Amino acid sequence: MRLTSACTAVYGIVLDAGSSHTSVFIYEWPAEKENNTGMVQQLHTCNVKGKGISSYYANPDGAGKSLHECMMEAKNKIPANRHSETPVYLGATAGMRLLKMENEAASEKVLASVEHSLKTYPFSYQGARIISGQEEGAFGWITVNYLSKNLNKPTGTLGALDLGGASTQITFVPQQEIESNDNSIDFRLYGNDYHLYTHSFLCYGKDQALKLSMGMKLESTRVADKTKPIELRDPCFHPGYNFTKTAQSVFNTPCINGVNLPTGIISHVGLGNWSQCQQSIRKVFNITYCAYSKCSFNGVFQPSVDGKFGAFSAFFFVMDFLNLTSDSLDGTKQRLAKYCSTPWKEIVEKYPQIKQKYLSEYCFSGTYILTLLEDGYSFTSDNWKDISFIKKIGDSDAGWTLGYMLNLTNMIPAEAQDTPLMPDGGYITFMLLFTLLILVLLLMVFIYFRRSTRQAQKDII
Ligand SMILES: Nc1ncnc2c1ncn2[C@@H]1O[C@H](COP(=O)(O)OP(=O)(O)O)[C@@H](O)[C@H]1O
Ligand SMILES: [Ca+2]
Repeated sequence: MRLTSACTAVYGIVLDAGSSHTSVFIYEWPAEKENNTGMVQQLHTCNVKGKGISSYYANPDGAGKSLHECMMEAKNKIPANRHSETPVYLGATAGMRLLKMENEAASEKVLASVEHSLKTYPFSYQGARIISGQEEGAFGWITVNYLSKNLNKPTGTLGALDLGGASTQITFVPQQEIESNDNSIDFRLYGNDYHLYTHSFLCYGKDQALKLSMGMKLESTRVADKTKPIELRDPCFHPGYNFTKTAQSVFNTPCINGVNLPTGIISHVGLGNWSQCQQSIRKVFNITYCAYSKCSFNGVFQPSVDGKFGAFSAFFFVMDFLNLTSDSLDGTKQRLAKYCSTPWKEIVEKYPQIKQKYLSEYCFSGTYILTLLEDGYSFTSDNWKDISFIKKIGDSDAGWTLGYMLNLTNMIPAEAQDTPLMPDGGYITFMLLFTLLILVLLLMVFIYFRRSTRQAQKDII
């Protein structure tokens, strides 16, 4: 929905530099009502062509250049007289976190390149940085609750589940105490205090999780003849799927410490067996230790999930493709099992318009989502219905970018708006009567002084 009133609009631009790709979001809101809830709208999005900025580690200049078309689109969408006041922020997520771990100098060059590029446009450049996993989780939570207009009402809030390619976040208001400081975030918004649980699992986005799980399968394969391609028989890929890949393309990530991993060529063969697939995925979650009263996995504290949740980004893309956004947990498992066992040939024929890389991975991704939510976060068949797989709320995408901008532009005040003590009408009447009283008092003082001066003059005469 465009804002059509005559009042001036204000704009803001946020670039979401994700591990797989970059999106540019343009937001718009009316100038006079900056502080009201639910007022900021997403005006436009642009998907940058090519891969995420971290993929330019060997050619940093390319990262900045890749943004050009979308930034020109932003220039055209935003009225020229507003350009110089429009803030531009770039936030990079897990792809850049991983690059920084692997090669800090390269990650700095990539950030310098996007910074240099963003400064060439007529907007007000406000910085390009890697945001923390905590920020990513917390701002995603703010976005979905701002868009659902939950923030200045006494109603419950919506938990946020974000699945990316390289990391995944869970954020919600828990019923029980948060036992670990790393997982706790406090906000005061519109006069209400929020005590949030949040965690971001680096390497547990769906692309990195696939690498983890393939790596584990290969580690258990003993290779006799090193000259032959290694066969990776994978229950998470469709029967009839058979592609050769280089070990380097699969295992070039700091998420895997490749001690026993092979080099050379891998022959990736699909088996299409859902329950074996789930068994193999379970192995990527370490549930053997927990120093708290409760953990999700890898020793991370997590209170019991509580209330309703919005699951967005790849949670939505995958479940929407699989048509599994409104089934029960049992129904979801059954349909997914059937989908995974469908021959690869049939899948390709049925969806000729979908990129084969995405298409080949939906069985793995769907099973990963289910396992993460049920075994990882402890959702059950009873509260499965509390998860809504969503892309947008109203016209705006669910994701961390809107919350990030609302925070940096101070658009959500900590205290509720200054409201008169009485309702509007009463307040005005009160002010009128008060002014009248002051006037009457002034008049009385004036009359008193005139009388007393006259009396004094008479006395002298
Ligand atoms: N249509 C789609 N179908 C399946 N997966 C998709 C689709 N569009 C985007 N994705 C996936 O969503 C994920 C988005 O992650 P991204 O935001 O780039 O990474 P991160 O948040 O970890 O930095 C990637 O795994 C990408 O492949
Ligand atoms: Ca993301």
